[in-house]
Amino acid sequence: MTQDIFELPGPEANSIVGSLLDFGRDPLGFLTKCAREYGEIIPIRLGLTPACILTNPDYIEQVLKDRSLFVKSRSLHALKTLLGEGLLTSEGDSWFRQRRLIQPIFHQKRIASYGDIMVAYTEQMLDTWQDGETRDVHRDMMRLTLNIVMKTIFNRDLSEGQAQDVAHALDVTLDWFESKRQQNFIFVEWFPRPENIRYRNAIKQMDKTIYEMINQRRASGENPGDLLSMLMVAKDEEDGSQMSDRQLRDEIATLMLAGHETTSNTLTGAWILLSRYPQVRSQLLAELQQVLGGRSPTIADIPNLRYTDMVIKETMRVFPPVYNMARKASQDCEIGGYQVPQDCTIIMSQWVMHRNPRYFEDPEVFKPERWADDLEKKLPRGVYFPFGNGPRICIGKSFALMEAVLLLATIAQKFELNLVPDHQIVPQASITLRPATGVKVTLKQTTPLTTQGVI
Ligand code: HEM
Repeated sequence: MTQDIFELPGPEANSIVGSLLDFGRDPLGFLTKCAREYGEIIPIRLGLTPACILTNPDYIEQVLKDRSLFVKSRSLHALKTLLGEGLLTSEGDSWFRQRRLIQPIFHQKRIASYGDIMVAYTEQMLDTWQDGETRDVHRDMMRLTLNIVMKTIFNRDLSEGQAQDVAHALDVTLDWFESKRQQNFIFVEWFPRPENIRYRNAIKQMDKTIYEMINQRRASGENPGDLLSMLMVAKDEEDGSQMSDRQLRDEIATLMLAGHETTSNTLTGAWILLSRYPQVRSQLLAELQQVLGGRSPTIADIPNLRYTDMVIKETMRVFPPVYNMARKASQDCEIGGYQVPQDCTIIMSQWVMHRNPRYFEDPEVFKPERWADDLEKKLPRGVYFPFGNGPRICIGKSFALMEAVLLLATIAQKFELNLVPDHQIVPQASITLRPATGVKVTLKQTTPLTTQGVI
């Protein structure tokens, strides 16, 4: 007979709200403590919802692979008010059809042409940076990745009115989600509170702008090679159907949201860690000097920027932009031989797994070289999964990795970023893991390089 997970040891919980408040107050601390003190499946209760935390990679892999038995959970459903039936939030046949339509667009070869846009926008940003000044690099990275996403999706610059409308709506919605998360999603969005009204108005404005852009594109018949055009012409290989305007809107909103904050948090994390580990920074610079010698990187350089890639991998281990994922059991089932009831929320945390000393020696230490010799392939699946795994793995993984490597290489060649000593960096585990009050750095222009070497 299999054992019920609720007979296993877990944290003490309030009789009414369970662990909801502890989890909501400090998600990272709560998850870490549970993983340290209990077993491989930890039963908890979140309000009335039964839940469990998985810390065994095989169990995580089992859940991520089976999209029919384990569906997206309640917290993600809150995102539906913004993203509708886009890839991140949809399920079942409608998700499958959309994934089949969109997958080819994110193929490495198709997104390669965006490499030049990424580098050009980064260089534009660097033209405004001054030696010796202090900046909030988190703000800069958010703006830069948003700019890149706007250009690659709509072929629009953030300085243009329409792009600004959409960017503003995204800002409002991210704030709204953070306030809902702090209230444990107890208040529904139609309740006439000021932040709810602001949120609904922001979505209305965003929808109006996205539909306008779709209509303009249809009327002009242009195809500038951006994601909007690719989504508009994508045809289902089985039935030849195309996306409706509503589907286009949902996918565009999804790509904008999923496609910029995560990458910007990765880069901000890298700047924090490079400033704390100067010897890693020196090694990174040595590689950039050897491979690029002062010129701008292109996608052809990426295979040679191996240490840069390891810096990004290690940053996503230490600061996983998505620190936690959840699924819901669609029926009674078994995980690792334990009984899990229908509707149980299943929590799998990158933050916890990426810092597990069983798989990573000195897990708190930033050590990019640990990724040499194909560590990623040698690790059991379910240990390192910054992009998720299984059929619902991040569709933008190649896009994000290409962007992170190119942006890091472009910026690190020109500036050294040093953390301002008295500025506290407070991690905020919101939808993504990000710094709550920005990251202040002082800029130091690096010695210019030439293709022949150091001047
Ligand atoms: C460092 C950057 C990124 C990280 C860490 C990241 C992480 C993730 C993770 C963990 C998931 C799986 C969520 C789940 O299964 O519940 C996911 C899904 C997704 N991501 Fe990303 N992502 C990144 C960048 C991007 C970019 C650049 C795009 C698009 C341009 C994107 C678009 C998506 C979409 C559409 C999904 C839903 C896929 C599906 O369910 O079929 N992401 N991402």
